[in-house]
Amino acid sequence: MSIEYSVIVPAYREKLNIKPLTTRLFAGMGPEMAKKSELIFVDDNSQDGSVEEVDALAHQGYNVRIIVRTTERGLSSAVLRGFYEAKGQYLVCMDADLQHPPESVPDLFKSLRDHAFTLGTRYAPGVGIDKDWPLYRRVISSTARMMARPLTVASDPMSGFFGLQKKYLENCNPKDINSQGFKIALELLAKLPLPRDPRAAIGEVPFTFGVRTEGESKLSGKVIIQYLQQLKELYVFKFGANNLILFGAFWSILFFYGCYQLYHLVF
Ligand SMILES: Nc1nc2c(ncn2[C@@H]2O[C@H](COP(=O)(O)OP(=O)(O)O[C@H]3O[C@H](CO)[C@@H](O)[C@H](O)[C@@H]3O)[C@@H](O)[C@H]2O)c(=O)[nH]1
Ligand SMILES: [Mg+2]
Repeated sequence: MSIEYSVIVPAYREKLNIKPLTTRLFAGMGPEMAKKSELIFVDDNSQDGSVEEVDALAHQGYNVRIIVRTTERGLSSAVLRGFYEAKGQYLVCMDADLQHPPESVPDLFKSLRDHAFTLGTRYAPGVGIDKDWPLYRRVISSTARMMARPLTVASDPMSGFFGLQKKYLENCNPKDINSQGFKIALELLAKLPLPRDPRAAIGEVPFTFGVRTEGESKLSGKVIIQYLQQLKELYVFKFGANNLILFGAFWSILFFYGCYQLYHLVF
């Protein structure tokens, strides 16, 4: 049977999460969808036993494989590599660490039948970020999301849980896509030739962002800097270089206003 659905998982040192993710994902799909699906881990030479873990699952009959990159690193570029190698016409990307519920993947694929791009969103009534998520991550996440507001109408462009129809990726020159950093969904939302009507272009599936129980987060200062560089490039792409100065002034005023308010709150 030909593959219709591909799930891409960027993974770095995620051995302990590979088995639960694979078994929960295929169980959540059910036998009919599972027959038409593949799961691809894109690993950056973790050398932690991830390859053996995936091989064992493949021997048990799961349609899963692992691509090991030895000359490249990074979440966004790993996702793109998986997307280009995927056989399905419907692609979903999710994290390995189970912060994205594997049981919600069929809902993303369902939404992709009617939309070019679908985002798993944490900003919908009744769902959200797990209450145990640390305050500093909430602040970083909200600020990053606010700064992306002018670039897309999507409610959660910071989400790493998203999907798209492959034909839209094939209609875009790979050289035009910035593959640095973590925010590949935002990049694709801004650059892919999606339908003009936002209702046809973007679907949203609410999900609750869980807490990692195995392994460690790879978010670092470098990733935050890469995000700011990406934002700058996307602002220029969308609004032109001149308007970048206006946005710079706007965000500076907002930043100093925020600091001022915080100062008065604390002292
Ligand atoms: N191949 C590869 N995978 C990577 C790399 N860095 C991170 N990953 C993988 O990318 C996924 C997300 O990495 P985390 O380190 O768990 O990210 P996070 O801080 O929890 O950030 C998440 O939340 C954001 C929303 O606030 C998401 O935008 C982001 O994609 C990610 O899901 C995990 O599966 C991790 O193994 C890398 O350099 N190479
Ligand atoms: Mg994580």
